[in-house]
Amino acid sequence: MKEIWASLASLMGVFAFCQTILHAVFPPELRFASVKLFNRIFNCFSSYCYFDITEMDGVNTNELYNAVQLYLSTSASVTGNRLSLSRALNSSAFTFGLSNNDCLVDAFNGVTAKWEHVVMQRQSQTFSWRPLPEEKRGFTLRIKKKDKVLILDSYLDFIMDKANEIRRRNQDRLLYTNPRGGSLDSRGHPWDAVPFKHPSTFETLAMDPAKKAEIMADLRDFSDGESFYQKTGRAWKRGYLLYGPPGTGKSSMIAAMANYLGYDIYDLELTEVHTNSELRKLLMKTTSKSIIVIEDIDCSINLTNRNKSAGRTNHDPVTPEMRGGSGSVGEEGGNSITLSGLLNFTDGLWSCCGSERIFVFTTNHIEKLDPALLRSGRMDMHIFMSYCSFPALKILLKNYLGLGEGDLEDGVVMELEEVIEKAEMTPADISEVLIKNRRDKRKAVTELVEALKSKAEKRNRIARVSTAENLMDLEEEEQEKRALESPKEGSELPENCNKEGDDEEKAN
Ligand SMILES: Nc1ncnc2c1ncn2[C@@H]1O[C@H](COP(=O)(O)OP(=O)(O)OP(=O)(O)O)[C@@H](O)[C@H]1O
Ligand SMILES: [Mg+2]
Repeated sequence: MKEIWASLASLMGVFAFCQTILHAVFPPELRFASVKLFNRIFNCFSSYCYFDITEMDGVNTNELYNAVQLYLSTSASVTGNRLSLSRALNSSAFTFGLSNNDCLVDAFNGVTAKWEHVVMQRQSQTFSWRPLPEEKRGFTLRIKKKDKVLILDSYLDFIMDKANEIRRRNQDRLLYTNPRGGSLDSRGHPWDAVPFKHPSTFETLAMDPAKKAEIMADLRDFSDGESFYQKTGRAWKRGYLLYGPPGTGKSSMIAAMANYLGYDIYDLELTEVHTNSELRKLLMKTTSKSIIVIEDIDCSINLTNRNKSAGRTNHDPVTPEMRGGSGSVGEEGGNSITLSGLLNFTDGLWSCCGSERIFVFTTNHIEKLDPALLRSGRMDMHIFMSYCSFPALKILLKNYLGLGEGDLEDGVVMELEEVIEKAEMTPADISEVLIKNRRDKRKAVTELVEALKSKAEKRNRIARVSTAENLMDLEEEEQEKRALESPKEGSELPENCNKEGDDEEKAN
């Protein structure tokens, strides 16, 4: 018996030697084929098993491949002697990974895992609706057969979690856009990403502190609420509608939300998307812990079935007819996104493919939106971004000039407090005045008071004119009324005239 084992062991040694030779001498294509063959022969003898994790899974990107790449980039036990170094555009962090066809050994709970990065040239361009990458890439994981259960149960999950954590820690937030509408690039991505470096935070955002605190608490509850959403059977998503005049901080608020929660942003250009199914595909390709934004929603989609919905309340159901094609942009622009498609995007079954997602819509004209879009569950919180209030002004003065309340004379504070509401100036306009004069704080405040006063005066004049116009309108209306009533008087006139005439005749 011992002899049999000895000869088997020596046989395996020979094959292992052959494998090493192959590894060193032959090109990856041939090596891959021969490894396959050897694997088949040795499968019953070998104590190892292998897992191939390819970059592309059919036409889709394999998330596990990306996760493994990122995870291995920070692994301490690097055995490969050649590493690839990369830095994403505008990113502040360097990442290194395995070079083509290099190996790395990792340890997990006392188990050794060997990773190999396999890169091959694509043989010939097979027919495809979209261009495919020139290289086929993948990782091969080698583990002992006895460790299979542990690896499959926990190691891969561990890698996914670790990769997400690394990405969040190392990389800045990502801002995704869909420049090709809903079409995919060569790696199956409809979204292009750039590092997101917007400096807006809730500290810098000028708005009523109580309202700000409420929004922050709502966001925190949402991101910590996995078990709550699970328990209540609700999809783990939340919708915010930001509305208000231009320059009141809607986009700044979205950036502050992303920075606060550490989420990525998907800035969906709806006018570039042509069909509901494209919209659905885009949604499916978003990751969790993200904010999906549609800016100026009233301009992005022509909600033509609003007319039909006129007179409905927020609680009235949307009929199938109203949800149908009549809400499409197609009638005008050859686009067939429908209101129904958009509602499904935010609320349908597809909206739950993934988790921890926030939808944010912005508009300058809330009254133009279909009530179906506004209902709770779709847009859970409606946030009005108003003209600059006094508490918001205090934040701007602190941020731009470093002035606290005690740094200003009482008279100036009173003046500002009195005029700010009447002026109806946006935080964007006020920021402009402060930036322009930021080297001279006194001048900045004086100019701000002047700007606010002149704006308030202008508004006052307009109000007076419109009151005068209204008065004139009222007078005109009165006159018209009298004119309408005058035929009755006129109908009496001929009688009177006749009477007078009669009298005259009588007198004669
Ligand atoms: N509430 C605010 N707090 C701090 N800064 C603000 C605020 N609102 C506007 N700003 C300043 O004004 C600029 C424009 O603001 P932002 O783009 O957020 O406005 P918006 O409401 O999105 O406007 P639009 O409706 O035109 O998209 C920002 O760069 C920011 O510096
Ligand atoms: Mg904006």
